[in-house]
Formats: sequence, structure tokens, C-alpha cells
Amino acid sequence: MLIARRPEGAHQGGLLEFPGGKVEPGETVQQALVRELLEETAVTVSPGDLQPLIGIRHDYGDKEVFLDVWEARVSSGEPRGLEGQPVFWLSPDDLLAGDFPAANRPIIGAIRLPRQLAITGESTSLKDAVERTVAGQLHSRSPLVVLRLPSLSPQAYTEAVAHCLRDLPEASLMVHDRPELVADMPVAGVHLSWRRAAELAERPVPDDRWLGVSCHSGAELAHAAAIGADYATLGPVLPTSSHPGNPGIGWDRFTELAGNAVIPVYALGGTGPEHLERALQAGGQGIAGISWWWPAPDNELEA
Ligand SMILES: Nc1nc2c([nH]c(=O)n2[C@H]2C[C@H](O)[C@@H](COP(=O)(O)OP(=O)(O)OP(=O)(O)O)O2)c(=O)[nH]1
Repeated sequence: MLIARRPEGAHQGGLLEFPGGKVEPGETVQQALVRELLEETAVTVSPGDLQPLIGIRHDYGDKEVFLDVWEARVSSGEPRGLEGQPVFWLSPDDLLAGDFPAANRPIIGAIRLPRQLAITGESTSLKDAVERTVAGQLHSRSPLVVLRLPSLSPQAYTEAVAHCLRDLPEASLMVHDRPELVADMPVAGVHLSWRRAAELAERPVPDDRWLGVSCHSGAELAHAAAIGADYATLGPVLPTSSHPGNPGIGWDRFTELAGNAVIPVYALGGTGPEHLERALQAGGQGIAGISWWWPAPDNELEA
């Protein structure tokens, strides 16, 4: 990721930034970004290459900003600080240790989080759940899997986590509703049901793990952000077989709520990879769900 350091005298001066600047009258956001990158860092990006990442409103007290963040590849030019500022590349994980302004935290989250969040579906037993989780991840290559197994006892659930950790790629397993497991197990983080998140007043896991919350309204998204969540899921967006009769909030409402949220928001409920572009256009982080990756039970294995 191309990073610059803001000049000392500027607002949030001396801190790191994603290159960019203010939109001028008569410009689109995309034109402004292409112009600012060229003026400040000597690189060219093509407007057709820009992908929306996240929009963040932030009140610094002395100034309120709306950061409209887009992702692009440098199409030509060697980056240089044309205003005398240091300009350099950092890997997504190295962004974590960078001294960025406060509004940048969710932007860094959006860069490091995947576009697809896989959630486990129905399962008949511990063994079945583990086998299907591992097989499904292997097949779909989902970078982040939420192990949601409400039918298992707490002890059986802990066992299932330990089994999955042995066979899944590092930092790909999210536990569901059990933040205490984060202390002893190398899981990627914890995903909370809304019921569990509603009981909390602060972040229950350290900053180096992900915290996600299942949300269904603007008020729930605001609470998720207030307890320090890194992301939320929002839905159901579309009708689902698990909630017959519920038409879902639809893409317009999703767009409105994700636009007002200050954390990355995944579209959940009836959504699959075929809705990814739609979710990104709507200002979402991507899609979350079960049906597109959760394997059918393996009857031969059962027998
Ligand atoms: N470009 C950029 N600005 C950021 C980031 N994070 C963040 O809080 N900001 C804030 C700082 C500023 O208040 C605002 C961007 O303003 P800017 O860079 O166009 O303008 P500026 O205040 O430095 O100077 P000026 O245009 O008023 O002369 O957004 C970031 O990652 N990149």
C-alpha cells in the first residue's frame, strides 16, 4: 500500500496517510483522487480501475471529515513525494503499527479483512462439523471462517475449535460468542451474536484479533462500533430459506446503513459471491454467509 507522511503544519500533521485530498468544485470523487495522486506522488491510476473500499465519517473535534476511500493499482509512474513528503510502501499487516490518524483504523481493517466471510451451517455432530468446516475451507479457500455451532455444548465446541485449528490455515478461524477462548487458542478472533454483543460495554478481545458483530439495524451497528468491533455483518439483506416470510432489508437500506456505519459491513442473508459486486457498490466490505461454501453432508463418511 502506498503511504505518505502528512506535513507537520497540516491537520493531523506528522502522521501517516493514504495519499489523497479534497474534492474540488466540479470534480467527481474519482477525478479528484486521480488528480491528487498525480500531484502529490507522481503516480497515475486509471479512473476505471478504482474500487470503492469504505466511507468513514469522523469528528476530530477541531474538524469533521468524510474519508471516501478507494482502492487502485498504480498504472504508471514511480512514487515520489512531490510536496517534499516521505512516500513509501507498506504491506497490509505493517499498516497496523503505523502512526495514522484515528479515522484510519477502520480503513486499515477494511484493507486487511477479506471480501468474503464464511459462516458454518447446520451440523449433526462435532465430527461432522469439523470435517465439513475443513473440507469447505479447503474447497472455497475462504480466508476467514466463523465457526458457529449452536447445537454443540460449550465443551464440545471448544474441542471442535481445537480440531479445526489443526487443519485450517493459520489465522483463518473465528470463534462464535466465546471471547474467552481467544486467550488460549490461536484463533483469528471472535464473532458475536447481537444478543451477546448487546451485553458488552467494551471490546472483549485484544487488538491483534478480529472482533465481529451480527447486526440488523443502524442502532446495532453503532453499538458494535462503540464496543470496538472491527467489522459487522448486516442483514438479512435478501430473503433466505432459514427465515421464510422475511423479505430482508434490501440493497437500498443496506447501502444507507453501511454508509452511516463507521466500521466495515458485510452483507449477510441470501447473499453469495454472485452479489459481491453489488455489496461493494453499496459501500459494503463484501458478503457473508453459509450456503455458497458450506458442503453438503458426506453420507459416505457418515456410513
Ligand atoms: N489524505 C488523507 N487525509 C486523511 C487521512 N486520514 C485522515 O484523517 N485524513 C484527514 C486529514 C485532513 O483533515 C483531511 C484531508 O485533507 P487534505 O489532505 O486534502 O488537506 P489538508 O488539510 O492537508 O490541507 P488543505 O487541502 O486544507 O490545504 O482528511 C488519510 O489517510 N489520507
